[in-house]
Amino acid sequence: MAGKLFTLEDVAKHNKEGDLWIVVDSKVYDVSKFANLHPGGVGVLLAKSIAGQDATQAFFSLHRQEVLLRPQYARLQIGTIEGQTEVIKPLAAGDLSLVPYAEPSWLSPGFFSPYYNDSHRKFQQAVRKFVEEVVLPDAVKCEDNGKRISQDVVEKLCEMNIPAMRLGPGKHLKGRTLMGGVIKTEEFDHFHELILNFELSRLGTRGYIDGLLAGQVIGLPPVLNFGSPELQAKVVSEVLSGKKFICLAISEAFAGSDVSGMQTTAVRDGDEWVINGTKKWITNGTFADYFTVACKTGNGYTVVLVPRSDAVSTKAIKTAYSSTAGTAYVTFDNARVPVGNTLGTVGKGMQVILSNFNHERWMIVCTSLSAQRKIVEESLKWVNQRIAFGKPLSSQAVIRAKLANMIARVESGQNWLESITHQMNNMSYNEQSDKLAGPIGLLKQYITRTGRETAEDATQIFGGRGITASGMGKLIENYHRTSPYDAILGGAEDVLGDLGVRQAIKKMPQNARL
Ligand code: HEM
Repeated sequence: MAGKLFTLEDVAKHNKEGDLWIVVDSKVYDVSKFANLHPGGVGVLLAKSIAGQDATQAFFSLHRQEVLLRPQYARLQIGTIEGQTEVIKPLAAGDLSLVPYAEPSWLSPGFFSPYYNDSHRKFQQAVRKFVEEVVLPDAVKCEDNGKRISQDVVEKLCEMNIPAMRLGPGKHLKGRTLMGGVIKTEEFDHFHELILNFELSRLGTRGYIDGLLAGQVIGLPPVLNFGSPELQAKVVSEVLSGKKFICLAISEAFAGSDVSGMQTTAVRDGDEWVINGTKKWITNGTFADYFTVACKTGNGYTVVLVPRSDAVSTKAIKTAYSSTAGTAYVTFDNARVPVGNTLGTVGKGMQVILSNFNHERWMIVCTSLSAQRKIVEESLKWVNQRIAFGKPLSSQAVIRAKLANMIARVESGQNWLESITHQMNNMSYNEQSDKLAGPIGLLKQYITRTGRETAEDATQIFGGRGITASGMGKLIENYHRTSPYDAILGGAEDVLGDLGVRQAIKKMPQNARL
């Protein structure tokens, strides 16, 4: 039926209730029966400028492209207009956007970068296609219904070894096939990891991004870097194959960014630790099987891996983002764990916690910046298509000034992030802990602050649509509501800025004078 050809004159004859056709981008839709079900009402479809007319302009100023791709609406198409071809085509899964600044410059035609090579390009293409085909439908569903990531998606992620790659380069990748073999294990570096984080967080579903096993990205490295070989052999393979879930349990109602204020204790009893206390804001905690727990032990701190048991209970915390993230309040009530589950040296847990923070903060910078870039793309598209006061929004200088700031923020953040990622590629884990804690803290402060400025600007540009969870501005609404998460999780913005400056002061040469 979609192949039937009509003229605009044919369509014009169907312009009344019960016999109503419209044209959108060369396609003819019979909306006679649908009109009464139309979410925007029947009246708008019967307007003289719409009924039996080419309604392309009106349609795209009120609906996202994806509306016409939904099967229930796609089947309203009865043919096409003779001599016309479709102009507004959705991108195929995996395609790059050609909207300026929608992609980082290394993915923009004609631009160059010192950091990325063919391996990164092949990897980026494979990941984008996988994310759009496999992850996106689950993300949209779970963001809405609040349920945890579907197990079949977890299994597909594990088949591609995505959870393993999100831990960065290292021994845990040995013998694994990455993205179906598109790159070799030994090629994998922090830029591949950056790409993975970027691609996963372009979906506009912030709660789901954390639900997408963020707990593992921050909870498993202490096991990998500080756990005994026996513990690693069991836990790492269970988690990276998607059979078990893990989370990081550090923050408490008593201690957020001020980690040293924590009150959870681990007391030695023979060959066991006995753990008591509570943890708050624990991402993926509602469905985790393992908890990487920071405890007070005497005068110091010790990190212990605690499996779920009757002595461990988790309760969902209601937050501003979707409960698909599995944010939990966790209680340990005399939880007994073998001392073999100690991660690192007893009493030296603060080193484990602090060195782990660098990678967590860098990961948040990647995901936050990618989401910020998506908002720039959405805004550029909107100002181009939205007609207000008789002109496209882009013709207003005040709107262009907002966009100038939005573009400058995302581009400066990207360049700083790539420079730091290059350092990570060339430094050992210990060198990174020593040299990059300050710069990563400052970078995270910058990205999350600029992210919230961009959220604010985009909301003004989208107006009422920017505060509505469905329709044209749905990504803006999600980002505006959830961008404060990036500014808090992994260390609050002000604390991280301060950390960066304190690290700089500590490294001042003794002879430095004006
Ligand atoms: C095949 C044709 C059409 C389909 C399948 C369709 C479908 C929809 C859907 C699903 C919505 C809910 C919002 C969303 O998901 O974006 C909506 C809202 C709306 N539609 Fe349509 N529509 C069609 C044509 C039109 C046309 C030609 C107009 C022209 C005036 C129109 C005016 C509206 C309005 C005013 C809203 C409410 C928008 C809002 O709340 O911001 N629709 N339509």
